[in-house]
Amino acid sequence: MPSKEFWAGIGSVLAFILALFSMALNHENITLWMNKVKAFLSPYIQITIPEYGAEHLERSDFFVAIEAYLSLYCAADVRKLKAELGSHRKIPLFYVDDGQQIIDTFGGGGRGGRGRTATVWWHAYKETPKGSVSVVCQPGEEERRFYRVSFHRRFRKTVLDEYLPHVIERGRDVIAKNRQRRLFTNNPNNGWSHVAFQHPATFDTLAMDPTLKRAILEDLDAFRKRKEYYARVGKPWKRGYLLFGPPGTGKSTMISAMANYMDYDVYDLELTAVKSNNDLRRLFTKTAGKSIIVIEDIDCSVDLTGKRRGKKQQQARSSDGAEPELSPTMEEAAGAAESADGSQQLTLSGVLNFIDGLWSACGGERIIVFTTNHKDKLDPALIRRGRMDMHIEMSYCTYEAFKVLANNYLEIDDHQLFERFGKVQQLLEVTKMSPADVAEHLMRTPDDASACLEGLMLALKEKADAANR
Ligand SMILES: Nc1ncnc2c1ncn2[C@@H]1O[C@H](COP(=O)(O)OP(=O)(O)OP(=O)(O)O)[C@@H](O)[C@H]1O
Ligand SMILES: [Mg+2]
Repeated sequence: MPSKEFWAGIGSVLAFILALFSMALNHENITLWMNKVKAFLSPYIQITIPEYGAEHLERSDFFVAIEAYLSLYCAADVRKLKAELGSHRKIPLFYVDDGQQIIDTFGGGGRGGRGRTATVWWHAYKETPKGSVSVVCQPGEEERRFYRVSFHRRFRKTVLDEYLPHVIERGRDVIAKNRQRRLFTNNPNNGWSHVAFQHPATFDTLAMDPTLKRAILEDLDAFRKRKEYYARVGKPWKRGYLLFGPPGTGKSTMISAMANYMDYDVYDLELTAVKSNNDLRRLFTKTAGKSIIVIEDIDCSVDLTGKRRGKKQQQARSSDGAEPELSPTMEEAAGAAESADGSQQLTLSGVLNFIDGLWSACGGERIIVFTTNHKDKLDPALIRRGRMDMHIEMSYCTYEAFKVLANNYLEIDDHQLFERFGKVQQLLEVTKMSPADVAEHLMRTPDDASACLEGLMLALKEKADAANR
């Protein structure tokens, strides 16, 4: 006679078989199990990156960075590409099309250059969600696009800790390079308005002392490369430049050349339109990285005691001698002392905090530029090293600067110039003429270089005579 235990054992085996049987009837479970077994046996790891996040509202930064990275570094061997002509662009942008596989390498002899070479396979694909009926079309609801990256599990750490961050960083660089750069100005509602930034100035066309120009370019290059350095020493990734010199010597032109050289946006901050330290802080937190924040004529915006006065009011005062009528905000600002918490009016300390980047927790890579015609009028605290790291003097036109201008405007090289207009050098040395004035003479008759240069010589002689009188 079989024992009780025997019947209990038979029961559990049957239950197990039944469970297996009912599972076998359920197709989805089989697929699930098969995938689990496959994943267990396969040495490869896959990571999928969807185009839209869970809320389907915005394209994921990660996806966009991968798209840009693959388009630049890996598209050469891909046969199917997509092309897009962005606004303000003359050349289309190319992306890897869906359904394509791309092979990339990292480390060793590949990108990244360290350790063993890891090979990764990228696959771009799209899916249409089953049975999704949507009345309102949200972006990404119709078709879902993905990137899937596969790699051997022995490269798990390399790919997660090094390769993917590298893809994101490079991808962001590509995006920054391809984007239409913008010029922002602060509006009365304490926000930023922007237009496309299309200033053509470059360092090549900037007329200034060649040694100083080289030093600035080296400084900008070093700044760009020092992300890790700034993080290590615990400083915000920013650099301040003070541009000083007489009117028309190229300070504003230099800012545009810097923006073009660095591929940065420009935020032109009009301090007289900022009511308080809080507003300044808010404006600053709304700026993005990879940008130049500019305060032109800083001596006319904030005085030593932290009061404010508009340049226009100052100009009005100097031209007619009368005290200009201040607007209520300006009266308030000019009359009030700095409040205890420093938050009521715009004060010097508010501006100092702004430069020091106390609020720059929102990311780095910012350049701050002040311009002034009167460096000596500025509070030393405002321009001390560490705040304004490099003080750049833009001077009256020297012969070296003149050669650049002559090349820009008249396409004449040094030799021809010296042969025929050697006296220009002597005259420039004894007169103070700004590059803007020189440029104005060189633009008068663009088809007749000699007439332009003779006109300039005449103007220089007159200036020299007037100075001797
Ligand atoms: N160093 C320079 N190199 C090339 N062009 C220059 C230079 N300086 C002036 N210019 C020319 O003169 C014009 C005026 O120059 P810019 O506005 O840069 O002078 P600025 O120093 O900013 O003057 P301000 O102090 O009045 O603001 C520019 O549009 C540019 O064409
Ligand atoms: Mg200027």
